[in-house]
Amino acid sequence: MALIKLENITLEFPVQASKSDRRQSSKESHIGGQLSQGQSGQMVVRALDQLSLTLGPGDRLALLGHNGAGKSTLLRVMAKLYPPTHGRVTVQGRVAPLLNLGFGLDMDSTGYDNIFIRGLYLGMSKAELKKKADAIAEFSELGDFLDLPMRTYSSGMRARLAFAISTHVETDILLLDEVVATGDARFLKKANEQLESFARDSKLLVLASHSNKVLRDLCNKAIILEHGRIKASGPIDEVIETYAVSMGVDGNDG
Ligand SMILES: Nc1ncnc2c1ncn2[C@@H]1O[C@H](COP(=O)(O)OP(=O)(O)OP(=O)(O)O)[C@@H](O)[C@H]1O
Repeated sequence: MALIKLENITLEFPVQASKSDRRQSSKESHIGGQLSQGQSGQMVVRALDQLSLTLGPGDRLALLGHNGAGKSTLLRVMAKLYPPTHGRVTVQGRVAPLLNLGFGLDMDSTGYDNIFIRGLYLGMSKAELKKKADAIAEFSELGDFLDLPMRTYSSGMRARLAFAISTHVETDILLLDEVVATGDARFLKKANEQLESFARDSKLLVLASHSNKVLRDLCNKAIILEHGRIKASGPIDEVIETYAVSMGVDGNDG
């Protein structure tokens, strides 16, 4: 079972903002959510604005949109990391969020121990992890580094391990935030293949990326977010084209 249902979701972040004459209204600005004064008088950024969406098995959704449009926030709402200010979130099925690569990893433990720490956090059983630990270790290609504490890793090495763990979990829903773009070229190719095989298993995937190629390879539908609202939705190629036209760029690039 894989289902994500968002009903009329609004999410506001309270922020400290000093008064400024330089400030453009967020409607005029091309980046960010909507900056306004909330009911209590405090400034808020409305990152998601009355957004509704239903996804089921086989849906592989690309999130497109300008910087600060709300893509990462939307993924975090789906992962139930952020409770919405208003609206209802229903998620059925096991979820593997690959949003913040450090999340759920213990920097003082070894890479190998972290396979278990993060695996358990993602809902795998100890027995399942024992069976998969070698495959995860091999996929990461970290070799002897797996016996060293993670704080000694480079960011690309951390990304490899986090990616390897999250994509080996038996999960129904995979939520990805641009992370595929970390790592060297060879790992990227391998990571994409792994994601493609995950997507082929007809699971539910939601992916935010600024790379049209990655989105085309992995997704079958897309939405464009603009200041926290859904501006367009439909089949992936169509929406990428619409987005490219609205941004004044070539949709076949990157
Ligand atoms: N923790 C936070 N506190 C305050 N505001 C936040 C926070 N996280 C996000 N925002 C605001 O919410 C809006 C949406 O941000 P979000 O990170 O979801 O955008 P995005 O579409 O993922 O952007 P990008 O493509 O630049 O990564 C932005 O205006 C941002 O400033």
